[in-house]
Amino acid sequence: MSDAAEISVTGETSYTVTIGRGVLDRVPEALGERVAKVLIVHTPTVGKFANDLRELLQERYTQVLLAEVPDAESAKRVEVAAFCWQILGQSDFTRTDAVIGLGGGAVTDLAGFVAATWLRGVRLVQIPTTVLGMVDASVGGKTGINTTEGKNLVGSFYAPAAVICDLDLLETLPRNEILAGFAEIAKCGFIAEPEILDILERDVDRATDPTTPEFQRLVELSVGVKARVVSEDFREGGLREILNYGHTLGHAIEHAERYQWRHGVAISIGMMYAAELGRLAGALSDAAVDRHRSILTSLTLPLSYPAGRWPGLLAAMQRDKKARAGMLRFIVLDEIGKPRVLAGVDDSMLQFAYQEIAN
Ligand SMILES: NC(=O)c1ccc[n+]([C@@H]2O[C@H](COP(=O)([O-])OP(=O)(O)OC[C@H]3O[C@@H](n4cnc5c(N)ncnc54)[C@H](O)[C@@H]3O)[C@@H](O)[C@H]2O)c1
Ligand SMILES: O=C(O)C(=O)C[C@@H](O)[C@H](O)[C@H](O)COP(=O)(O)O
Ligand SMILES: [Zn+2]
Repeated sequence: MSDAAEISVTGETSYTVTIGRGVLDRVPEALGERVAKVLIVHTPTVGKFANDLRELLQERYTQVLLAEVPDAESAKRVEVAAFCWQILGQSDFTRTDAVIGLGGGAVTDLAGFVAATWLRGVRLVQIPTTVLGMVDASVGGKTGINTTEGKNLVGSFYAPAAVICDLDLLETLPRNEILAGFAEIAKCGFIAEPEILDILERDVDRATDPTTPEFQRLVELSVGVKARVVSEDFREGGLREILNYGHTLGHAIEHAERYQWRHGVAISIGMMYAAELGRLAGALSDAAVDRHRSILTSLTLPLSYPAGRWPGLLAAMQRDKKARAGMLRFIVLDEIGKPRVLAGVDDSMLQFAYQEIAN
């Protein structure tokens, strides 16, 4: 616990992201003095952690309730948010009470949305239990749910009071989930932090083993990227869009797969597409595109998607939040660490880039 790192996020509100082992005893401090009741939103997969946390908190608070929600993307539905609102209502949660999101990114997105909307905002503490949740979803205050039409179409910007990343919670996380989370770590490397790529290239097995110092370093570097960006542009007026690298196509794939695919897996294909688009747009070198390919392959993440799915993907991308007045906008790289917006590309170039990744 002595080697826990603390990364500050500033902006409209300030808070700390703690990254370490055995750091859950910091949760009461994160909840603060005024809180009386706490709702822990979690999935069945982390039920044991939820019970342990309830035990830890029970002595200090009037009421500590658990809301067990469906797994993965099935949690990010309005019916599930309504289930949580019902518990808060029936237990008379007031503005000085709190919500904890304990789980993967799907849970922290849902819990954040519930906290943002209950009484127009109650205290929120995020305790991510996946790699992806730690390095990305729990930080930065994007909360939300999916709709039939698209990914994250309903939500709000709502900052947590604290984020606590206890690496010990990753002990039970399946290997494929660890690797899916590495898509967002690689993303941070591609857009802003070349040291991440160097660590991955040096020894991918050590880098992806949650017990190694390399792993902790990667979590810290990735949270550092996210914290810097959202501190400058919380509401995505500009700079924050770089965090969407690979997401324009990635979200369309998640939609096409009816939200049954892991987010990181879809984003891996999306980044490969964005890299090809960056090359076609004239700036990204062949070597940088190859670096995408080799790093994502070393993480056993996919790089391609069926050729025949293009028309459906193009239609789904129209609902991307970066689109403006019917015009798609993509994040591409001019070189590693130099992202920019690419807008006004004609459909033939978009399709041509897709052919480069189609199978
Ligand atoms: N708000 C943001 O800024 C942001 C950023 C990135 C991603 N996201 C969202 O995050 C979601 C993806 O998050 P994810 O990859 O964590 O997926 P997830 O939340 O679906 O979790 C993946 C799987 O791991 C299980 N799990 C979680 N912790 C576990 C543990 N410790 N041990 C065993 N199993 C565990 C879950 O039950 C689930 O089955 C997507 O909905 C994505 O849109 C949001
Ligand atoms: O925090 C951000 O901003 C991001 O874009 C991070 C993404 O990794 C994340 O998947 C986010 O939820 C996507 O947001 P959306 O606005 O495209 O739905
Ligand atoms: Zn993402």
